[in-house]
Amino acid sequence: MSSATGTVTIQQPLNYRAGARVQPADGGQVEEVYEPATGRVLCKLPCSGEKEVDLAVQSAKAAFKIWSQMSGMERCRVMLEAARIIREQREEIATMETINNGKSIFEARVDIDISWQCLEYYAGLAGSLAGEHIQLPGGCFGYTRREPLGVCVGIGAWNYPFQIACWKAGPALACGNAMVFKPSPFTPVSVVRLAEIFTEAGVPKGLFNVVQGGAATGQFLCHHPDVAKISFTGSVPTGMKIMEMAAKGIKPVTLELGGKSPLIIFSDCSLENAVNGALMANFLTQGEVCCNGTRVFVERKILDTFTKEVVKRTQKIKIGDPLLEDTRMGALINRPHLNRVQGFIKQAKEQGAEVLCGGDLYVPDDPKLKNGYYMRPCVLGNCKDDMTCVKEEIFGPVMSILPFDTEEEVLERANATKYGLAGGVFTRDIQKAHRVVAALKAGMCFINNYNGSPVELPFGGYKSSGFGRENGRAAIEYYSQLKTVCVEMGDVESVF
Ligand SMILES: NC(=O)c1ccc[n+]([C@@H]2O[C@H](COP(=O)([O-])OP(=O)(O)OC[C@H]3O[C@@H](n4cnc5c(N)ncnc54)[C@H](O)[C@@H]3O)[C@@H](O)[C@H]2O)c1
Ligand SMILES: C[N+](C)(C)CCCC=O
Repeated sequence: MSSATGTVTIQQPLNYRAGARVQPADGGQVEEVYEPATGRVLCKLPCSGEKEVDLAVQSAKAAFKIWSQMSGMERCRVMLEAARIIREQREEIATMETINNGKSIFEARVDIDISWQCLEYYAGLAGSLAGEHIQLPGGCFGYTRREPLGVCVGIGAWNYPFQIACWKAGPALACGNAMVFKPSPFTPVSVVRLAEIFTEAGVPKGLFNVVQGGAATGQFLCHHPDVAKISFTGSVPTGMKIMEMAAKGIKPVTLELGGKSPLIIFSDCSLENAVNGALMANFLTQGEVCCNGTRVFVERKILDTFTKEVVKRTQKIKIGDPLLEDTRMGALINRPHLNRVQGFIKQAKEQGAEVLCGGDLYVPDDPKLKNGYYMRPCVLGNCKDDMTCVKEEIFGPVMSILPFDTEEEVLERANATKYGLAGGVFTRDIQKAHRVVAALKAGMCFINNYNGSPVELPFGGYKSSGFGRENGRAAIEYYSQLKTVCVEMGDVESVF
């Protein structure tokens, strides 16, 4: 694949089943896949139908029989090899991700690093997954076995296509499961590469399969009777549908959903760190990040200084061709989403917010980028808690600044949302920092930084942002089940 923006077309099939790329066995609907940087069509994507979904699930079932019988150490070695291949092919995978998603190559490389680190981390855990031995009266005892679930379905969003697949496949495979993964139809390209890498690394053919498509394909997966678990990353409305479908089959679910997270900046912070933190909390991946701290609460004493500095730094963000080394903001995922983000900014103005910078469309000088989906990152001032831009997840580069006066007040306002994915605080007062994060009703909290994601730390939401956890030891709970064995060492005393 040539790697310059505007030159790539994808020819190979994007489904993956039984260890090979395949065209779907059925379907019908075809989606156009775009290169956000140029607006060009990268490929036409045939969406998989019920038959293809079944073939992928059967392929996973067959591989599960082999993989689940291997020892943790054997699985560890294969997963480490997959991590090594990803590391080796980091540049090629990051380039694909940039071309299909629109994020800067600088960021895509970080995503790929987080991806192989995730596989390494769970490879490390695979060998030590174990139950307990429990002594009982009379020499009897019991023990628990941590067993895999079976065929797990992963359904992903378009903002971190490769990374989301690794965050699900890592713990799933380490526990001995097989997986059928469906990426977003907007970003179908890179996950198939992950499937190939698993095969190259030595997993049984069919252990990790990819089916492509949108809602209909996802529904076939969720309803499939041989699917044991669904792990979903996406919006709250789709998450609700997934949970309903899972309920019908009594299938456990992990839901990684949206957010509208608070970032609280106290006047005793390091201003430079707080400004850097606010930029990291809002503008990675063109603001299309679930855990972004888009409600930036600033203690009134430093509101003007903070706002001036944030605006100055936001205006300097280099927008443009995402494959260029110095680009820090690429293109949004597609035209409808760009229009939606623009709509939020228009509504914010109508409701009284002040656009302090950006928010308008950006047309790069390079003619090949003129149909790309670019906008200038936006900072909104004069925001109020009841404005739509402060209440709803925009999923674009839009920061809302909100002044506050007291800790008690800001905590109440920060928690007054249906979401609970993340939150952050900047202060030099260590007691205040811990007090504040303890009071935040959010699953992922940051003190004096924002949006780092070491794979060792569990990640997931409270309230409508979902449940279950990815990353860290915690994820093992969500991809395994506990069997208890009760052992009698004496005779059976019957009461009958
Ligand atoms: N919490 C997290 O870890 C996390 C990470 C990334 C994105 N997100 C959230 O994802 C959203 C953006 O992603 P999106 O626009 O792709 O979300 P989405 O809900 O529209 O789609 C997510 C996935 O679900 C599939 N899908 C849609 N309808 C379905 C149905 N009825 N049955 C089965 N599958 C279906 C889509 O094809 C896609 O693969 C944002 O809300 C963002 O916050 C959350
Ligand atoms: C890697 N980040 C920046 C923490 C994003 C995690 C996935 C959320 O959309």
